[in-house]
Formats: sequence, C-alpha cells, structure tokens
Amino acid sequence: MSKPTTGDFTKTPGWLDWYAGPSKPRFKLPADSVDAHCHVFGPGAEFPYAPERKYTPCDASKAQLFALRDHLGFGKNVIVQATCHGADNRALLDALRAANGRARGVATVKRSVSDGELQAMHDAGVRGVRFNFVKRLVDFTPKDELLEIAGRIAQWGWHVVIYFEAVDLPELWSFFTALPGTVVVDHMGRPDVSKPVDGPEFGLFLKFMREHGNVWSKVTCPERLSVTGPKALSGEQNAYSDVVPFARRLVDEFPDRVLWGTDWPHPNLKDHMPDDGLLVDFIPHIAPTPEQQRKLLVDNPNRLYWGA
Ligand SMILES: O=C(O)c1cc(C(=O)O)oc(=O)c1
Repeated sequence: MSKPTTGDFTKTPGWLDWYAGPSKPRFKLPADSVDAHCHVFGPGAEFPYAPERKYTPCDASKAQLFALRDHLGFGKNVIVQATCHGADNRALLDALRAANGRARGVATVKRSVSDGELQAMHDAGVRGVRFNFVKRLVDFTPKDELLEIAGRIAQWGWHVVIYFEAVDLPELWSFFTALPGTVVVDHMGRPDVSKPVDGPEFGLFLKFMREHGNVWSKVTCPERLSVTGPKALSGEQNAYSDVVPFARRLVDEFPDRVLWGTDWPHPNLKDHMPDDGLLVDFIPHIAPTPEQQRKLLVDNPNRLYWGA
C-alpha cells in the first residue's frame, strides 16, 4: 500500500496516520465479507475538509481504501461519512461511484437537502444517514431536524446510524426509541470496558437491543475502546482482550443484528495506530463459530446494504 499524505491542509497536532503496510490476517475471511465501517478522508486537495470540522486528518483516499480491502480479503465496503467532511458528501459519493457496486455508503445530511440530492445519493449507493451525538466531533443538531430527516429517508428504504457515548444513552433513550425503521449503533455505543459487562451501563445497551428489534450494533473499534490492550501491533494475536466480552455478548445474543468493520483510517486515535491485519484477527475472538462469522461478515451486511 502507498503511504499517507498530508495534502494542502495542516493535520491536527498529534494526529496518528493510518498504518502503512498492514500484515496479512491469519483469519481467513469468508467469501463476500463486508468491511461495514470505514471512511475516506479527502484527499483534501480534491475534496476539501469542512470548515466546521473538529479535526483535520491525513488523507485517506478511495484507492488506498480499496487496496486495503483487497489486501485484507474483504469483498466490499460500507463507507461512512466522516465528520471532518461535515454534510459535504462529495468524497463519499466519489468513492461509491468508483467502487463498481462494491461499496455502499452512509451520508450526513441537513434538513435543506433536496429530494433530488437524496435520489442521486441513493443511485450512488447511499443506504443510510448518520446522526452523531459525540460532542467532541460535531455541533448539536436539533432533534426535530433529525426526526424530519429520518422520516424523509424512509422513502428510499434507508436506515439511521447513531454514534454516541454510553453515558449519554439514558438522556437519548426516548429519541432513539422513537426513530422509525432500522437503527444501527456505531461501536457498541462506546461502552466503558473497565466497567463490568454485566453492569448497569452495558446492561442498558443490552436492554436497548433486546426491547427494540430494529436496533443493530457494529461490534467495532476495540482499538478505541480498549483500556488495557494489548495493542494490535507486532503480531499480537490476542489484541484488546478487555473489549472481547462486550462484543462477544452482542454477537451471542443478537447474531442477526451485528456488523463488523475496520474503522480504517481510525480517526482521532491518541495512543497508537493498529495494524489492520491484526484487527481482522480479532474477529474470531468475538465470533468464534463459522455460523456467527458468516452472519456478522456476510449475511447481515449484505442484507442491510445490498438487499441480499
Ligand atoms: O471516535 C471517533 O473519533 C470517530 C470519528 C468519526 C468521524 O469523525 O466520523 O467516525 C468514527 O467512526 C469514530
């Protein structure tokens, strides 16, 4: 793979670039596996970062993403609009159009988006919108605007992706449970994995999924959630073992409503950048059986994003 570039923008101080030269995973992904959470950044010279962004990344182009897909052994990608592009979805749409049907997208839109723009996004492969409640990433959007968007996108059969911190779930509960259609949670609702998996915080998330059959979860981002590691570097085959019980609980209890993705190029990591090959080797720890692996990597994402 090529190396990350800086483009015309100055990166946020301390920015960690994606890992160049990831290892080949030992875990062999089933045929037609989907990396169901990843991003493209710019390149900034072609697709400028949004003025309202909270960070400036290194570039992470569609060609680099597709090279990683092929290297790791995925068949397809779901590309999620990154907050550094705000509601300007041009980089996302460009990547989707270049993917020859091998990528779907999740966009970020404002109330001012027209039906014609939504249709063009659908034609390019967008199948959802992302609502972000992580305060370090976005400014607040009024809930009535989000509900209006959620109502409009239903015409195209799209779903809503939500990103929030576990501590904020109680306050967001009534809004989330009022959302129509399928709702996909990013990164397991960001549990504090130093708390018990059977404790009240993760218990509330489990209740959310148990009581609402329309709610799915990405069992992603161990590199973000882990407190004690070990890190996915230097050939480590048991990376992020403190995150395993949380992800495994979701895969065990909701095998038909979980998705997995790399989260490449891993925005805003502070401590280290994982080797994406070793991240793939995390999968059999959270989905030990071939049936769980097939649902997580093949059946669920293909059903949700390709209608298969
Ligand atoms: O935790 C994060 O910093 C993060 C940021 C973004 C984004 O900026 O879109 O997306 C993610 O999935 C995770």
